[in-house]
Amino acid sequence: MGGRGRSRTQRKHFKQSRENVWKRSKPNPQQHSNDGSDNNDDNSNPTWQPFATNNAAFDDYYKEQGIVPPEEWDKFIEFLGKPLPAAFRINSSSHFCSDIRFQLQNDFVKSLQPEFIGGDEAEALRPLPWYPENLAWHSNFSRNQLRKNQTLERFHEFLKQANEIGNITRQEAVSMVPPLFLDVHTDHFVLDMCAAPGSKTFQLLEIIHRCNKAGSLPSGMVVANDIDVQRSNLLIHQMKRMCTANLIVTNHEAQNFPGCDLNKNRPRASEGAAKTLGINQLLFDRVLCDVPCSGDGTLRKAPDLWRKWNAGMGNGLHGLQLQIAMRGISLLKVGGRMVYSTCSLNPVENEAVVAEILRNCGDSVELLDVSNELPQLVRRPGLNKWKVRDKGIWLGLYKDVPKHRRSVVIPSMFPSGRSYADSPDDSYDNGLEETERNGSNVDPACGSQIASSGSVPSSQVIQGEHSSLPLERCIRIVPHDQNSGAFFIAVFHKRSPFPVGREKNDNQHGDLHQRNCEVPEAISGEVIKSENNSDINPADDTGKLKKATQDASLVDEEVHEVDLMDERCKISEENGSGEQQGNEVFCPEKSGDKTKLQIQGRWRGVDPVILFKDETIINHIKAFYGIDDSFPLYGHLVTRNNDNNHVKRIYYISKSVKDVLELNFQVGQLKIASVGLKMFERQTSRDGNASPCSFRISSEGLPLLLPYITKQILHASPVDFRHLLQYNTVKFENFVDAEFGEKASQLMMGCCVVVLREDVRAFSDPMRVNLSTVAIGCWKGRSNMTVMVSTIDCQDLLERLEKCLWSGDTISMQETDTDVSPVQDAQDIKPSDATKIVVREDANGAEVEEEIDAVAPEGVE
Ligand SMILES: C[S@@+](CC[C@H](N)C(=O)[O-])C[C@H]1O[C@@H](n2cnc3c(N)ncnc32)[C@H](O)[C@@H]1O
Repeated sequence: MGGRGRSRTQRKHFKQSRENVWKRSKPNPQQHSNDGSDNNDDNSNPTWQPFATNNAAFDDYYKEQGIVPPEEWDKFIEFLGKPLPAAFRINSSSHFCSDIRFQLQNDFVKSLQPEFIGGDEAEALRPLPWYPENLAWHSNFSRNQLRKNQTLERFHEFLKQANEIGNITRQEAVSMVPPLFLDVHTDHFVLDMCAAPGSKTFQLLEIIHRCNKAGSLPSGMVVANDIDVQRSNLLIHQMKRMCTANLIVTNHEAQNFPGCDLNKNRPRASEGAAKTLGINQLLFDRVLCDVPCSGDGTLRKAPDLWRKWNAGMGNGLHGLQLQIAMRGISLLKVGGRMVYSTCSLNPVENEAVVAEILRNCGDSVELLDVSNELPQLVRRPGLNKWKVRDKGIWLGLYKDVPKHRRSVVIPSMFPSGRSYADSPDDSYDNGLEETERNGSNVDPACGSQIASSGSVPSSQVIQGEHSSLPLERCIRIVPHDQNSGAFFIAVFHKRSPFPVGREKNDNQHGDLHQRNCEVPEAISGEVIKSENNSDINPADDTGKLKKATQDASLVDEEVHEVDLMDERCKISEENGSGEQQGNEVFCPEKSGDKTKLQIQGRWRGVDPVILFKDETIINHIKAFYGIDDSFPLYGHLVTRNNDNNHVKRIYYISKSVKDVLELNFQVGQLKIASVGLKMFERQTSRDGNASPCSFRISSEGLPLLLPYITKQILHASPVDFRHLLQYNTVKFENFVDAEFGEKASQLMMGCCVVVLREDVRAFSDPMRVNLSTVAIGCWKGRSNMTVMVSTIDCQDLLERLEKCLWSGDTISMQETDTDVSPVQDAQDIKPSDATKIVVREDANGAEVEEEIDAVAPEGVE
């Protein structure tokens, strides 16, 4: 991940994701700038123009929809034209969560204030009042301002470093809201249907891991799914900072996400298997349905969208959004909660989808009133009335839709959802010209006949329908209420099983399978993918999108896997995967037989997930590190390579993930991109001074394993710990505490763990590991000890310990004149400075690539 080998496509993708940058644009007399950003220097160059921050079609559309009361319109538009303030979350699972919050509250809030020149906000930096425990923050400085002087620069550096280390996550404030309404508990199974790049997945995992004890794992888990493989890679990279064993990343079309129902898919195997499996169907306590959308709620951070915006964008996504949401409901346990959210203002993508879900599900699903939850979050109720705009025409009722547009504009887009199929006056397509019927009501953005400003003359007002459903329970967040982006959220509760066959409870709602095939120009920068991962090009391939949307199953109809079994067994035999490797028995139908199934054989290009059961290797690792028997290793280790001799990484999975994988070993439906916590990595040495153990403990896996390690572990005094971080390599004789140096020299060659013993006065006490215990992975060489932590992590740890430990009264760090030169033993395995590229969000939420130094012993990937 993240190496230099990243493809051109991916780099291009990152570049395209960069937002709030100034771009060369063609002068457009119809558009004016309302920028208000601090990039004024560039105005001197007439060829560089700021993004226009208006669009006549946008104004017409949302004025007509009554998205805000008329008296608020100007303020609404004014805020949409302003750059978005930066927001970030402190990662509650971070070692230094409290320190960071303390630093923000007691240092930066005060030191930044004098640098701040008012505006809409009184404070330079403030916690978001609705986010629990002051863990989310809002900063009113733009990136350029942050480079202005030393105080701001210090804050900027703090943000950059904390983000890289994983102590904070930059995330748009409103995007933090949906996971909070999910009411996730630590034992929940959560499905994040459209998860990439993963900011909400990160939040969900934080909640799952809340109140974790050192060395223990929660009983819940998260499945993070996204159709886009590149975006999923970003998610996987981000989640590494979380160090979680409770996550599975999958790549499915969310509308076709498999249900893994053993009874339906493996009826013959289910009886026996059901007894031994933890679960026999993949259902979730919570589902987050943060669907692809037109994204006009992000106009403040992505102003290039102003130019592209048109009403067809929302219409084109409605069908897909509905299918994804319906699939989410069907995968939800009875009693479970689902949040549907978009970063769009458009009622066709929002209330219309919610209304159709309620119509489809009847009494089995309730739209929750969450007005008592997060009371400090300012929100607006959902709309009960809206219209549909197609090709510049306002449509109040489905029966007004011209016949030739009925494959595009579907009944569920309208408030009543009615198709008027039985209505005698279903006769719109009677030869009337659109202009005759609609007068000047033509969208200039569509280039139709009349390029007027487009507002509907009062004499020709099209009457919209009114929904009687309780759509006011939906939440719409608008920018000018709390200086944020816009978002839409609806919270559902599943009261009873989804009635099978109730895709439509009457014919009046039209055929949901008759999908909208008009594809939007831009879908928040996202590419829609088909299941086999080929891009669906919105511009020229409407057929594929139509197919993708048509294939959605609204009830829990499984893809029947049984027929695939024989073929898979064949593939597996050809690949030589199987019992001789000592790994998972993969072909349940033939268990006991020597034929084994490479369970992910059908997912081309995706490595299989193999339960790692090689006792020789596991026992060796256990013995080398003295891993206590109370830590369950057997059954909790997986690899992506079925040849044990070439296994490079071994991942640890929680009991919950294990249950899901075991079910998947039976039904074989999940296309798993990533699973588990990287715990052991194979190491090799060039000079033959190999460690007796071929696997080192990875830094991600160390916190979980730490309380159970009894060998290859030393407790360093603060001064020696600091020297290790400072100099990276320290000779045994140069440790200040000679006893520590002596003990270090007696360790076995290879990976070891050094724990910071904070209290020097309790130096002889038995070590007690808790969540705040600081430990690092090191390499014990012939004559020295080398730290195996990236340079940036070392630096951050040094700075934090400097602040909260060594500068405090408890321990006063004494400088010694001991010669602790950063000399490396040439004979030893040396750390090689490899540069890796990490992707992070910038202050405006855009993804940027940055290079960091990673330190790893040679031969170790
Ligand atoms: C609004 S973004 C999700 C943002 C994400 N929840 C977060 O907080 O970081 C929508 C995502 O849906 C994905 N997507 C688009 N079509 C999809 C489909 N049919 N099935 C699953 N994911 C899809 C896109 O790749 C994109 O990553």
